[in-house]
Amino acid sequence: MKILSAQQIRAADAYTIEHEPISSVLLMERAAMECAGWMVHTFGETPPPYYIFCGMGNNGGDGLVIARRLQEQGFAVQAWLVHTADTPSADNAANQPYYPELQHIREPGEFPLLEEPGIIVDALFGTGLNRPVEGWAAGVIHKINDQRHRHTIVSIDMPSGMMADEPSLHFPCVHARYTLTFEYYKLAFLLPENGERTGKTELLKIGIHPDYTAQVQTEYHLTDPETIRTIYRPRDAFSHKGTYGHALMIAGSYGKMGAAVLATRACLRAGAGLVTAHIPRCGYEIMQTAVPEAMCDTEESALYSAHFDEPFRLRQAPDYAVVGIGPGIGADTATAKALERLLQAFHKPMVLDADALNIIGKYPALLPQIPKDSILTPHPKEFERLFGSTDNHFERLELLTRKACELQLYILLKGKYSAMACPDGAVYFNPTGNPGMATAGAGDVLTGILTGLLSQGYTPKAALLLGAWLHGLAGDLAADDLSEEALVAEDIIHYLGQAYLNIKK
Ligand SMILES: NC(=O)C1=CN([C@@H]2O[C@H](COP(=O)(O)OP(=O)(O)OC[C@H]3O[C@@H](n4cnc5c(N)ncnc54)[C@H](O)[C@@H]3O)[C@@H](O)[C@H]2O)[C@@H](O)CC1
Ligand SMILES: [K+]
Repeated sequence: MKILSAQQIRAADAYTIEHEPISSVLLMERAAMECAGWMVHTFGETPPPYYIFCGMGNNGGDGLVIARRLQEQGFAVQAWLVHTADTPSADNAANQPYYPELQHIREPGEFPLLEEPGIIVDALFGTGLNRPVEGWAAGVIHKINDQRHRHTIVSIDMPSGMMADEPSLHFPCVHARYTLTFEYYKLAFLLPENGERTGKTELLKIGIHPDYTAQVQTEYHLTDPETIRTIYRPRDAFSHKGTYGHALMIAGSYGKMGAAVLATRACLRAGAGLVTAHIPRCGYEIMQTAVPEAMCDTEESALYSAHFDEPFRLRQAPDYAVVGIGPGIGADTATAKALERLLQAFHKPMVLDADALNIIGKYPALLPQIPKDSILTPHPKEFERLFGSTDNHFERLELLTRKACELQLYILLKGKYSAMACPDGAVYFNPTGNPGMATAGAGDVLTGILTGLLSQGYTPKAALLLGAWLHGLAGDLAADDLSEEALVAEDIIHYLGQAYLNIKK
């Protein structure tokens, strides 16, 4: 699903008006009708009163139509026009006569007392916002926010005060419980700095012309079920385990064998044909007992945390279809040297996570040695250690994209919507997953899944998109049965099968 800029959204509206064709006032009617329908469906036939605050632009116009539509259905509605400009937009003005009970706010002192707990509809500003809201209009936003513990705030298209595709963290902005957004997700909603202000996002289709969406170019996408279904490849009936590759999982150290077990198990569950776990000797019994399907390749190291004292074994690495490295390996000098040797010996795309990334953060000269098209999966702190810090999440997204292009790597930055930057500059956001997955070992499972998918011959881009989706979906299915709180990393592996079945539906 494409994510468009505010400017592209305006062009999409204009294209629809011209080519459907439909008048702009009717397009507004359609958008507002979807909102009113969502509210009736969500808040029921006997809801608390609706308090609707409308600005002077088309977002305010939506608010006016919502007010009329809800009132026509017999709901208790009060609506105010907040005079943020001298003149209203044409479609805003056209709708005012159809809602004669409209009240007016021309200064903050006129903000009403909303006695009965109700639903505040925020239709002050939408995608037309082009600077911070200032003066008394900002005061209105603060007054709305002051009410947020007594009333449910629903923002129309965007929380008023937020910019669709630029940083606005320090701008006055409505803190919505729900944001009903039209046709496309806005980039701002997908970045953590705006999460708290956006609330739960609901995407409402308003009938934007499909030809516009098909031809418009954007680097930002949200992965959706249709994309995932086109990536997923069913197994060939005549295949054998060799068809699905032999993966090498380099993971674990004394005290951190759990990371190795989780990554190895997830790699097998994702569908790798064969998996060898490269682990320190101290973990041998643990691995053989916990994951009998995996083979083990151990190091006779005196230093149990070190991985590669014997360059001999590393020479075998090129025989593997893919290498996953990082979970729980530690970042001592011997391990860092071993990683360097691995990068010299293995030239196919690999998966690097956790301590492998921490080592590279310490020795940045290793960065250009990572095989082209490999997948890196840093969490925000690891990302910062690798590439430095930024002032806001838009800048961080730019840095992520630049690094993926410069280094010709796929980089997944973990978060609610993990951002996956590709070497061609495209960025995909993954929508599956839940806060229950903020638990020890969830990242090790992701490393295992991605390694398992690469092993089966998925391209790095396909493995990345499908792997992130499956990981989040398995977590969602697990949380549905077990609760977010009780979810542990092992559950994600356990529900991976159901996640696959869900894709095939
Ligand atoms: N164009 C269309 O056909 C449709 C537009 N729709 C609605 O229209 C919205 C966009 O409407 P507009 O482009 O009229 O813009 P808005 O209603 O978002 O904002 C109104 C106007 O406020 C001014 N403004 C910008 N920043 C300001 C600030 N900080 N302080 C004070 N004034 C400021 C701008 O001149 C802007 O045009 C969308 O978010 C959506 O809600 C929907 O009705 C669907 C159809
Ligand atoms: K709004």
